[in-house]
Amino acid sequence: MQLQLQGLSHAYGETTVLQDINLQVSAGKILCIVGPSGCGKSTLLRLMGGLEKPSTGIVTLQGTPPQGCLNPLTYIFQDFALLPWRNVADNISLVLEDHHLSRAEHEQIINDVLSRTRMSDFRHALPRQLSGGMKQRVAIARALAVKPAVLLMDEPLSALDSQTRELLLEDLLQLWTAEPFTGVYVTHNLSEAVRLGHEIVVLSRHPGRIFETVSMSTPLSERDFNNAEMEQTRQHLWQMMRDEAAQADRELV
Ligand SMILES: Nc1ncnc2c1ncn2[C@@H]1O[C@H](COP(=O)(O)OP(=O)(O)OP(=O)(O)O)[C@@H](O)[C@H]1O
Repeated sequence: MQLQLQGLSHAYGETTVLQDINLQVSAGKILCIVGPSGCGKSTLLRLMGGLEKPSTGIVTLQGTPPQGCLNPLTYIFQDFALLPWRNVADNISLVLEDHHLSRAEHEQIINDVLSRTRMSDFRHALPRQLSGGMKQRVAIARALAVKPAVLLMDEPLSALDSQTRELLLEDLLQLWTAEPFTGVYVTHNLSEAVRLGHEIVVLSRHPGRIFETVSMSTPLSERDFNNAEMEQTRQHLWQMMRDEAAQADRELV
């Protein structure tokens, strides 16, 4: 399915946070959103997911949901959002409970997503027994369990150390390559954006507007450290963002 945003603006009280956002998230592609702190990236993702209603403009989801889709729009958050008293399998189970699945269907989905995220050996572990990277794998497994039409990811790796982040990035690339999904990925990290994005939207700030949308042609499976397009795009993105990032850095919270 694809997500279309037309003439989207959003204000909190008197403050306009996003203005005149028009964009399309194409089916089976990942769109990354980058921009300086406070430019409205998370707000834009919440508007896409229907967690907030835009002040003006519309968000539409077009096309046919994937077979077995239980929830068209699903989030992965930075803080994992796992229930500490439920084990890994039961945390995933949570999103299946209202869907009247048979016991066998339920088990099949849990086994499938645990295997795809390499968490099968930890199905009975509690979140406190898991590393940050493993917790985020559970959150990814839980998101995949509902076969979403669009996966909305809000800085999902930013709470992790750099090695774990790299491993999880590889996992996301592998998951997409095995079964392409439509995704929106918000990040501060330009290296992550050029690894994962088919398109990268750069937002400016006060209010957040689309500064530029950059398309990348290298297939995700070929995005390795020596890729020239990745490095050129990362530098181009940084040139666009550096003045606004510097200004954001000088402002009082
Ligand atoms: N519920 C809210 N009520 C009022 N203001 C808000 C609310 N949520 C966000 N804002 C403000 O809207 C602006 C955009 O916030 P948002 O979190 O979307 O930006 P961001 O680009 O995701 O920031 P960061 O990169 O720091 O995570 C900020 O100035 C923020 O303080």
